[in-house]
Amino acid sequence: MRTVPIVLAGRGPVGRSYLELVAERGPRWRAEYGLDLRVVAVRGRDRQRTGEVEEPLTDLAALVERTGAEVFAQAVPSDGDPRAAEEALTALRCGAHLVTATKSHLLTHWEDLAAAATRSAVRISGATGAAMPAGDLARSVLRGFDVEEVTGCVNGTSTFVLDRVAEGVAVAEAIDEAQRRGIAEADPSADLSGADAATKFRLLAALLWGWDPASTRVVAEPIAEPLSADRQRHVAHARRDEPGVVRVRLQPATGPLGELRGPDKAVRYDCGEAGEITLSGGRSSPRGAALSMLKDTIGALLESTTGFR
Ligand SMILES: NC(=O)C1=CN([C@@H]2O[C@H](COP(=O)(O)OP(=O)(O)OC[C@H]3O[C@@H](n4cnc5c(N)ncnc54)[C@H](OP(=O)(O)O)[C@@H]3O)[C@@H](O)[C@H]2O)C=CC1
Ligand SMILES: N[C@@H](CC=O)C(=O)O
Repeated sequence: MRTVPIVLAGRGPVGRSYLELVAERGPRWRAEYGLDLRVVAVRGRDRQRTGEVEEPLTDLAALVERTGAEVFAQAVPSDGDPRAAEEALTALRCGAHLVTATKSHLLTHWEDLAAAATRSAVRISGATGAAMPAGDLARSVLRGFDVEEVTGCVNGTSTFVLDRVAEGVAVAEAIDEAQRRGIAEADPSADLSGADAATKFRLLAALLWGWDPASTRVVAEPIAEPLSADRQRHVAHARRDEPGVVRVRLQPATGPLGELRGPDKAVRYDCGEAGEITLSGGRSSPRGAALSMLKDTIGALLESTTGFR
């Protein structure tokens, strides 16, 4: 049995779900994977808990060294606070795997994180679509298929809101409902502007084609009133032959994307000669994101790869 010390940053809904899942499913993972996952420290904004001790935050590098942490699991706000990038880089430089649901530092520090991950893996599935493993497909499964285009609905809120609007519900009421169900963010502006979908596609394009998310341009049509009474989808696109551009636009809800129900999501990879490969499901929720982080934790420990891919 391999005991795996983990330092967790963030004790919001996703971080708390990560802790609950380790407690609930730990025995199964010990039996199935020979991994005994132990969260040895949980860090918040100013304070941390190590075992029974609640104390002010200490230096992360020293904490990783003292606890022997093999994984740094990160579920802190995607608000651009530089600490998310600093801590992720510190953990990687200490040789810990980075598993993150936080998106903002992936957009700004992709190249730095890749350079720091010389001994360990960076796993970002939770940031690319909560419980939908679109990042795993992009990272490794489709390698060699030479994906030409990727298209999808990767924001559960927008699909949910657009369907409710087509049923005659006002946009504000549909957003409230999405928030009550834990799909929409507390500030839903990125869900509706297309920024969240574009973020996920910038990350998928980085995994697929090596684009730097920091220099990927976004062209997004927002969900804003007046909206068509017909059912629509907020669809993101990126193409290999249009490097560095991600587009998000409103389209009629037809085909497999039309059948989708928020908070489920779907991504279609056009793999040329290998055909179209579509992944759907994997709903947006804190527990979905935490499950994804745990899948990534187990994957990083069992696969011996380094870096993003
Ligand atoms: N909710 C979802 O369905 C999904 C969320 N995500 C992403 O997961 C991340 C976590 O989301 P969520 O759980 O909702 O939590 P929040 O984004 O609301 O984060 C709250 C927690 O983060 C802590 N915190 C704040 N700043 C820092 C910091 N700089 N370093 C360490 N901890 C900090 C807070 O500490 P304290 O307790 O001390 O205040 C609090 O525990 C976000 O980046 C989100 O975008 C990704 C996919 C899906
Ligand atoms: N608000 C997001 C949650 C996950 O990223 C969504 O609606 O998909």
